[in-house]
Amino acid sequence: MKLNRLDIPDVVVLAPQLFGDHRGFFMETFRADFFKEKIADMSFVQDNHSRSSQGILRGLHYQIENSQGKLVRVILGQVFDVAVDIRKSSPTFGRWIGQTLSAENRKMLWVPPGFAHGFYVLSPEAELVYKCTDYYAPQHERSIRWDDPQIGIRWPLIPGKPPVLSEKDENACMLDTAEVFS
Ligand SMILES: Cc1cn([C@H]2C[C@H](O)[C@@H](COP(=O)(O)OP(=O)(O)O[C@H]3O[C@@H](C)C(=O)[C@@H](O)[C@H]3O)O2)c(=O)[nH]c1=O
Repeated sequence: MKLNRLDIPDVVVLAPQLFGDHRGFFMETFRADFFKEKIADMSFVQDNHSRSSQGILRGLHYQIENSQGKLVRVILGQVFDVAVDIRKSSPTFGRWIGQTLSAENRKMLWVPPGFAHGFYVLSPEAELVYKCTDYYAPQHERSIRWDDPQIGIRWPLIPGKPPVLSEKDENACMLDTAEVFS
Protein backbone atom coordinates (compact mmCIF):
# COMPACT_ATOMS: atom_id res chain seq x y z
CA MET A 1 0.00 0.00 0.00
CA LYS A 2 1.50 3.35 -1.05
CA LEU A 3 0.71 6.29 1.17
CA ASN A 4 0.79 9.95 0.15
CA ARG A 5 0.16 12.77 2.65
CA LEU A 6 -1.37 15.88 1.14
CA ASP A 7 -1.29 19.64 1.91
CA ILE A 8 -3.49 18.96 4.91
CA PRO A 9 -1.27 16.32 6.53
CA ASP A 10 -4.11 14.39 8.22
CA VAL A 11 -5.67 13.69 4.81
CA VAL A 12 -4.06 10.73 3.09
CA VAL A 13 -4.25 9.16 -0.36
CA LEU A 14 -3.67 5.43 -0.42
CA ALA A 15 -2.85 3.32 -3.45
CA PRO A 16 -3.09 -0.43 -2.99
CA GLN A 17 -0.52 -2.72 -4.55
CA LEU A 18 -2.08 -4.56 -7.46
CA PHE A 19 -1.21 -8.15 -8.36
CA GLY A 20 -2.29 -8.78 -11.92
CA ASP A 21 -2.17 -12.09 -13.77
CA HIS A 22 -3.97 -13.92 -16.55
CA ARG A 23 -7.08 -14.21 -14.35
CA GLY A 24 -7.40 -10.50 -13.61
CA PHE A 25 -6.09 -8.80 -10.48
CA PHE A 26 -5.93 -9.04 -6.72
CA MET A 27 -5.39 -6.25 -4.19
CA GLU A 28 -5.70 -5.73 -0.47
CA THR A 29 -7.90 -2.69 0.12
CA PHE A 30 -7.71 -2.50 3.91
CA ARG A 31 -5.52 -3.87 6.69
CA ALA A 32 -6.22 -2.86 10.29
CA ASP A 33 -2.54 -3.21 11.30
CA PHE A 34 -1.27 -0.94 8.48
CA PHE A 35 -4.02 1.59 9.07
CA LYS A 36 -3.35 1.71 12.82
CA GLU A 37 0.43 2.03 12.40
CA LYS A 38 0.57 4.51 9.50
CA ILE A 39 -2.62 6.55 9.60
CA ALA A 40 -4.80 6.52 12.70
CA ASP A 41 -5.54 4.33 15.68
CA MET A 42 -9.20 4.02 14.84
CA SER A 43 -11.49 1.16 14.03
CA PHE A 44 -14.22 1.04 11.43
CA VAL A 45 -17.79 0.12 12.37
CA GLN A 46 -19.87 0.79 9.24
CA ASP A 47 -19.38 0.25 5.49
CA ASN A 48 -21.39 2.25 2.95
CA HIS A 49 -21.99 1.89 -0.80
CA SER A 50 -23.68 4.46 -3.03
CA ARG A 51 -24.30 4.77 -6.75
CA SER A 52 -24.77 8.10 -8.52
CA SER A 53 -25.05 9.34 -12.10
CA GLN A 54 -22.87 11.91 -13.82
CA GLY A 55 -23.30 15.41 -12.42
CA ILE A 56 -24.58 14.28 -9.01
CA LEU A 57 -22.88 16.08 -6.13
CA ARG A 58 -23.27 14.71 -2.60
CA GLY A 59 -21.93 16.89 0.20
CA LEU A 60 -20.43 18.53 2.02
CA HIS A 61 -21.44 16.23 4.86
CA TYR A 62 -20.35 15.59 8.44
CA GLN A 63 -21.78 14.58 11.79
CA ILE A 64 -21.24 17.14 14.52
CA GLU A 65 -21.33 14.34 17.13
CA ASN A 66 -20.24 10.78 16.38
CA SER A 67 -17.93 12.39 13.82
CA GLN A 68 -16.98 9.82 11.19
CA GLY A 69 -13.59 9.23 9.64
CA LYS A 70 -14.16 7.82 6.14
CA LEU A 71 -11.95 5.68 3.96
CA VAL A 72 -13.34 6.22 0.49
CA ARG A 73 -12.80 4.38 -2.79
CA VAL A 74 -14.52 4.10 -6.13
CA ILE A 75 -15.40 0.71 -7.60
CA LEU A 76 -17.17 1.97 -10.73
CA GLY A 77 -16.48 5.13 -12.71
CA GLN A 78 -14.75 8.30 -11.56
CA VAL A 79 -15.47 11.03 -9.01
CA PHE A 80 -13.83 14.17 -7.66
CA ASP A 81 -13.70 13.57 -3.93
CA VAL A 82 -13.23 16.40 -1.43
CA ALA A 83 -12.34 16.74 2.25
CA VAL A 84 -12.73 20.10 4.04
CA ASP A 85 -11.07 20.76 7.38
CA ILE A 86 -13.76 22.15 9.71
CA ARG A 87 -11.81 21.93 12.98
CA LYS A 88 -11.81 25.51 14.26
CA SER A 89 -8.47 25.15 16.09
CA SER A 90 -6.71 23.62 13.09
CA PRO A 91 -4.14 25.69 11.16
CA THR A 92 -5.83 24.40 7.99
CA PHE A 93 -9.40 25.28 9.07
CA GLY A 94 -11.58 25.97 6.01
CA ARG A 95 -9.07 24.49 3.57
CA TRP A 96 -9.92 21.66 1.21
CA ILE A 97 -8.27 18.74 -0.56
CA GLY A 98 -9.63 17.27 -3.79
CA GLN A 99 -8.64 14.02 -5.46
CA THR A 100 -9.88 12.17 -8.49
CA LEU A 101 -10.76 8.65 -7.40
CA SER A 102 -11.67 6.05 -9.97
CA ALA A 103 -12.10 2.35 -10.47
CA GLU A 104 -9.07 2.59 -12.75
CA ASN A 105 -6.64 4.48 -10.50
CA ARG A 106 -7.88 2.53 -7.42
CA LYS A 107 -6.85 5.36 -5.13
CA MET A 108 -8.48 5.74 -1.72
CA LEU A 109 -8.93 8.92 0.27
CA TRP A 110 -8.78 9.01 4.08
CA VAL A 111 -11.09 11.76 5.32
CA PRO A 112 -10.46 12.07 9.07
CA PRO A 113 -13.09 12.87 11.71
CA GLY A 114 -13.51 16.65 11.92
CA PHE A 115 -13.72 17.04 8.14
CA ALA A 116 -16.69 17.57 5.84
CA HIS A 117 -16.81 15.25 2.83
CA GLY A 118 -18.36 15.45 -0.61
CA PHE A 119 -17.97 14.28 -4.19
CA TYR A 120 -19.00 15.11 -7.76
CA VAL A 121 -19.52 12.35 -10.32
CA LEU A 122 -17.42 12.69 -13.49
CA SER A 123 -18.29 9.41 -15.26
CA PRO A 124 -21.71 8.33 -16.61
CA GLU A 125 -22.24 6.32 -13.40
CA ALA A 126 -20.12 5.92 -10.29
CA GLU A 127 -20.20 3.66 -7.26
CA LEU A 128 -18.43 4.63 -4.05
CA VAL A 129 -17.70 2.41 -1.10
CA TYR A 130 -16.45 3.79 2.17
CA LYS A 131 -15.65 2.57 5.62
CA CYS A 132 -16.67 4.75 8.58
CA THR A 133 -15.22 5.00 12.09
CA ASP A 134 -18.59 5.77 13.68
CA TYR A 135 -22.21 4.95 13.05
CA TYR A 136 -24.68 6.97 11.01
CA ALA A 137 -26.40 9.40 13.41
CA PRO A 138 -28.99 11.35 11.39
CA GLN A 139 -29.74 13.73 14.28
CA HIS A 140 -26.12 14.91 14.15
CA GLU A 141 -25.87 15.14 10.35
CA ARG A 142 -24.93 18.52 8.94
CA SER A 143 -24.28 19.84 5.44
CA ILE A 144 -22.23 22.79 4.20
CA ARG A 145 -22.80 24.31 0.74
CA TRP A 146 -20.59 22.74 -1.95
CA ASP A 147 -20.06 26.17 -3.50
CA ASP A 148 -19.30 28.20 -0.36
CA PRO A 149 -16.97 30.91 -1.69
CA GLN A 150 -15.10 31.05 1.63
CA ILE A 151 -13.98 27.45 1.03
CA GLY A 152 -13.59 27.94 -2.72
CA ILE A 153 -13.45 24.34 -3.92
CA ARG A 154 -12.40 24.20 -7.56
CA TRP A 155 -14.77 21.44 -8.68
CA PRO A 156 -13.91 20.09 -12.15
CA LEU A 157 -17.48 20.60 -13.32
CA ILE A 158 -18.42 19.07 -16.66
CA PRO A 159 -19.77 21.68 -19.10
CA GLY A 160 -23.54 21.27 -19.32
CA LYS A 161 -23.61 19.15 -16.14
CA PRO A 162 -24.31 21.53 -13.25
CA PRO A 163 -24.27 19.71 -9.92
CA VAL A 164 -27.49 17.91 -9.05
CA LEU A 165 -28.09 18.02 -5.29
CA SER A 166 -30.41 16.49 -2.72
CA GLU A 167 -32.92 18.83 -1.12
CA LYS A 168 -30.90 18.69 2.10
CA ASP A 169 -27.76 19.79 0.26
CA GLU A 170 -29.63 22.55 -1.63
CA ASN A 171 -30.56 23.96 1.77
CA ALA A 172 -27.13 23.56 3.34
CA CYS A 173 -25.56 26.52 5.13
CA MET A 174 -22.28 28.29 4.56
CA LEU A 175 -19.23 27.52 6.68
CA ASP A 176 -19.45 30.81 8.61
CA THR A 177 -22.88 29.88 10.02
CA ALA A 178 -22.26 26.14 10.30
CA GLU A 179 -21.68 24.27 13.55
CA VAL A 180 -18.07 23.15 13.39
CA PHE A 181 -15.60 21.22 15.53
CA SER A 182 -13.58 23.00 18.24
C1 LIG B 1 -25.46 8.20 5.13
C2 LIG B 1 -26.57 7.22 5.45
C3 LIG B 1 -27.82 7.35 4.87
N1 LIG B 1 -28.82 6.46 5.16
C4 LIG B 1 -30.12 6.64 4.52
C5 LIG B 1 -30.81 7.95 4.85
C6 LIG B 1 -31.53 8.32 3.58
O1 LIG B 1 -32.84 7.74 3.56
C7 LIG B 1 -30.73 7.66 2.47
C8 LIG B 1 -29.86 8.67 1.70
O2 LIG B 1 -29.10 9.42 2.65
P1 LIG B 1 -28.28 10.73 2.25
O3 LIG B 1 -29.10 11.56 1.35
O4 LIG B 1 -27.78 11.34 3.51
O5 LIG B 1 -27.07 10.07 1.43
P2 LIG B 1 -25.75 10.78 0.90
O6 LIG B 1 -26.10 12.13 0.40
O7 LIG B 1 -25.09 9.83 -0.01
O8 LIG B 1 -24.90 10.96 2.22
C9 LIG B 1 -23.56 10.60 2.26
O9 LIG B 1 -22.82 11.57 1.54
C10 LIG B 1 -21.41 11.42 1.55
C11 LIG B 1 -20.80 12.61 0.83
C12 LIG B 1 -20.85 11.19 2.89
O10 LIG B 1 -19.76 11.63 3.25
C13 LIG B 1 -21.63 10.25 3.77
O11 LIG B 1 -21.15 10.27 5.10
C14 LIG B 1 -23.10 10.54 3.73
O12 LIG B 1 -23.36 11.79 4.36
O13 LIG B 1 -29.90 6.67 3.11
C15 LIG B 1 -28.59 5.42 6.03
O14 LIG B 1 -29.51 4.59 6.29
N2 LIG B 1 -27.36 5.25 6.59
C16 LIG B 1 -26.33 6.12 6.33
O15 LIG B 1 -25.20 5.92 6.87
